Amino acid sequence: MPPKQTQKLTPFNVYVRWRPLPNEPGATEINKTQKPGDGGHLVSLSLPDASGPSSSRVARPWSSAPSFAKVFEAGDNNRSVYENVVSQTFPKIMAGKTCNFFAYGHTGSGKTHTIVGYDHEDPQQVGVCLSAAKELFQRIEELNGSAAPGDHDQKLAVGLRMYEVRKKSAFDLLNGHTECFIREGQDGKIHVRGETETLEGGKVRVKPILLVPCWTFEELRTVLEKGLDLRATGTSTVHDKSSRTHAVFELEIVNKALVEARDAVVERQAELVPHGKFATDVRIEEDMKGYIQTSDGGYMENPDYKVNQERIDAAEAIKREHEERVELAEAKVQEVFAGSQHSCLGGRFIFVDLAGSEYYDQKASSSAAGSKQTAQEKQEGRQINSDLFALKEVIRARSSNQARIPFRSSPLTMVLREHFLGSEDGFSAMILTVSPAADQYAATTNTVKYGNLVAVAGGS
Ligand SMILES: Nc1ncnc2c1ncn2[C@@H]1O[C@H](COP(=O)(O)OP(=O)(O)OP(=O)(O)O)[C@@H](O)[C@H]1O
Repeated sequence: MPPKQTQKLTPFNVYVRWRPLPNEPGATEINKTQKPGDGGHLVSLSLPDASGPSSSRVARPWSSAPSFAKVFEAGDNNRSVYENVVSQTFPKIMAGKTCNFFAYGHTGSGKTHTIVGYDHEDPQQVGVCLSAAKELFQRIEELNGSAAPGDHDQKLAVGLRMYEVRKKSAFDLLNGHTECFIREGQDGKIHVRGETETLEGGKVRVKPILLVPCWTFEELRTVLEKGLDLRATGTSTVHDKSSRTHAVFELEIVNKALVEARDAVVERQAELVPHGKFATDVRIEEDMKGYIQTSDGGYMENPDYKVNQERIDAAEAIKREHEERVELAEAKVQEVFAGSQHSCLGGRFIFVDLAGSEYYDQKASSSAAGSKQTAQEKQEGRQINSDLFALKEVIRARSSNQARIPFRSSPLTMVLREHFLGSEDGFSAMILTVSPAADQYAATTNTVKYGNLVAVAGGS
């Protein structure tokens, strides 16, 4: 495959994408200009009738810093966005790195159009996620072609995970919209796992978000389309299929050995649970029998019972044995990576179709659904607002190499933590989708201001 033309890859590039002016009677367009400057493009916005200092705060002209990597005009299609933003990151993906892409903008501005697209057949219009999947299959087919015949464990596939983050949970779009809980484990890692399943013998399994390995592009597209049918949608004044959730699409290069090794970790963890619980119960029981409360509220050894340390040690030994099995299973995952003939194994694209940015600044945005919202919608709006704020803070903290990155401040940033950490040598980008309609001026300015803050910190 010929090398693609590349542009400078910086830690976090921010792009602006103008959607076409909606075809509505009387729709007028804002004045927008862009100029190349030192370090990026500068975007200036004003209303056609903005009359200087007397304009209200939200209607005032505004200019960004020269911070944007590129500006896409309304005539630029999804293919052009794909080629300029996503495709150039393939060398990183094929080296096993992670690259993250976010679409940020107000309702109806084109986030879903950009990430997934509404026409999956037309290569010019299909969203960047499916275009990336298509190119991934082309790349891995070349590698699979050179693999030893019969080596099925090493054959590469593209694993798809798809979930939406809503309020404090993630909902698995490839597993019947199952609610998954976002928690930090004792190991400091974030686990996104479903309900607890109790199996035979007291085994307790909590399934992670499902990864569906796909062996052809057509298979992946079918799986993705089924998942899209489950996306929660609400209504808004602008766009009657407004997405009120953050949708995350992950494409990972996997092979059978990796999928099986990860499944084995989940199994071994399930086996550990009853033994861990038994060891704790034994310790508590022995402590309760071995100590008695004194009249002043303290504790003393029970003269009539000697703590059965052997019993405690035996239960702890079985628990330790199962902990070691988990560690061995985890080591096996690392062995699969180390033993793979392909350095691209584990390479990941993460695409995030963020919820509407109108929730980020409802006071200033003329498009916010505001007064028509139910109490539940208002609560969701507050959560979206705090997620988008947290995302900006994480990007800024990361870009300025702060020692403490506030991943824990929202469920969205908790879920994305692994991807941000995994993309240290990768690449991250945000596409700001904006409308040129004059009645969306406040929302558009807010989107570009948000992106400007991210871009200035990110160094695009
Ligand atoms: N750049 C574009 N070119 C052509 N059509 C576009 C473009 N951007 C958006 N549209 C069209 O505008 C409509 C709304 O776009 P889209 O669903 O992507 O918005 P959104 O930002 O995801 O909104 P929401 O947050 O409400 O889900 C769709 O019909 C989409 O096809």
